[in-house]
Amino acid sequence: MRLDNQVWESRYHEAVDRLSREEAQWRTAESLLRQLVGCLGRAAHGAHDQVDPHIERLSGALQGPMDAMALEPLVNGLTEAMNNLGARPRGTHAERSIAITRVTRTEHGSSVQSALSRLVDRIIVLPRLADRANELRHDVADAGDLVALATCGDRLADLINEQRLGLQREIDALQAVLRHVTSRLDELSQYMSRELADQSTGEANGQALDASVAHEMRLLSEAALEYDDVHDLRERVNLCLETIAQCFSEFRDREGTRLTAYRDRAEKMRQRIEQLETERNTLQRSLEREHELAQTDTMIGMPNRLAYEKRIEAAFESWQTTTRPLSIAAIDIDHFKSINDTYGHTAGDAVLRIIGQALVKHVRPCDFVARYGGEEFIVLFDGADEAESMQVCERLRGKIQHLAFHASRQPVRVTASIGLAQFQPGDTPQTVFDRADLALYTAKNGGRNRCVAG
Ligand SMILES: Nc1nc2c(ncn2[C@@H]2O[C@H](COP(=O)(O)OP(=O)(O)OP(=O)(O)O)[C@@H](O)[C@H]2O)c(=O)[nH]1
Repeated sequence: MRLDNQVWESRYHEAVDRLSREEAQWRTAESLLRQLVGCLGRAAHGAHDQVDPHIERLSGALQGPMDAMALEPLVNGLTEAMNNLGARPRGTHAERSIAITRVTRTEHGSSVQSALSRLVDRIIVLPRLADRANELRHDVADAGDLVALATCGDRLADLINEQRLGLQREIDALQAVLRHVTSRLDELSQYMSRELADQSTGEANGQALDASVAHEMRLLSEAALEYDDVHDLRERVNLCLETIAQCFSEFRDREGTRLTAYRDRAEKMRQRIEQLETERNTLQRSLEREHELAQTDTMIGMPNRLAYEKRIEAAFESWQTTTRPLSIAAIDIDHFKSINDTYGHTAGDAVLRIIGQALVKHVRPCDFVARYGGEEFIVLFDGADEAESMQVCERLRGKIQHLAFHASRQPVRVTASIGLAQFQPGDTPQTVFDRADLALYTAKNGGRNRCVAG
């Protein structure tokens, strides 16, 4: 029971820690977003007199520690001013502003777009926000001008804000559960103390009975010596026996009352424990489900980057204590943007799903595949050295190349580039990941649809 409770409590602490870590990641994302909005502001500054004051106010506010709620009216003001520009009747002023917006977009817009797109790809949202994040990713890719990008930035800020609130709510809920469990444990410990006290009462009752019986026995043996007359002696003996019987009867009554109260308490406690057990199982199941969802990419239905980070942590720990080789492959679909642009995002999503499934199908059961983000996947080869992993990578590359995609009945060729790196003494998951990423970059620069070891 005690061990169970410890496990239970430590699970909650772990969950609270995890949520705090995720909240910290979100703070980093928020700060990136602030930088991005600053960039966007600088890019758009000078486009229009009516927009400039809003940009200046927002840029000023972004320098300080102002919270997202307080930034909202400033962002809304800017969005409204930008929208008003677009809604103006055609005329020289409107033409100028549209022209400037376009020029600005050409100079800075695409870098803002790709930065925003990378940011959306990097974030791991709560499962219930996944659809919104996905929709936003598509809208960022489709954004035609700075106004549309600014709106996307605004939506991303909302999403981040909601994510942080969501995480805070989860932390609060878990802490409430922890408080609840702790109070139940207190109840149990109070019950144990009462039982111990009750046991002492039982012992005291027994000792009192012993003392009374011993006393009567002593009187009896004295009477046996004192009384010559058998009649008197018999009377004395009878008296002693009655007293002893009386002592036993009182003892039985006291013990009976004590036992009834004890059974009552024990039954109540049994019910409480049963209830606690049911609550524990329900909460544990929902926690496990939440955990599983948090580590699943809902669009593809496979492990996400968070799952990869957990997995690599465990694999790295065991790699440090064994001589088993461990490698990481970073897989990136080639020219995926043009697949989206040509066939649409829904087709792009389908390609991602099919490639994800193909990867899972063609690695060994002991390997681990996750969607790292965007159009990038990652594979952990546990127990395979570079040469063996390279063979699997080549096989995966070939499988992707030969997957039969069609659009408007025309075959669409999809390829992927792969960067591979094996753990070497002194490595950390990050250094190996960086080497795999660099090798992927080399594969892209070398013409794509190839595997490179780093
Ligand atoms: N359909 C769809 N597109 C996505 C998703 N995640 C990221 N993308 C898109 O993937 C594209 C990645 O484009 P880039 O980073 O320019 O890379 P690329 O076009 O694959 O080119 P190379 O990697 O250099 O071969 C962007 O247009 C993203 O919007 C997604 O979940 N679904």
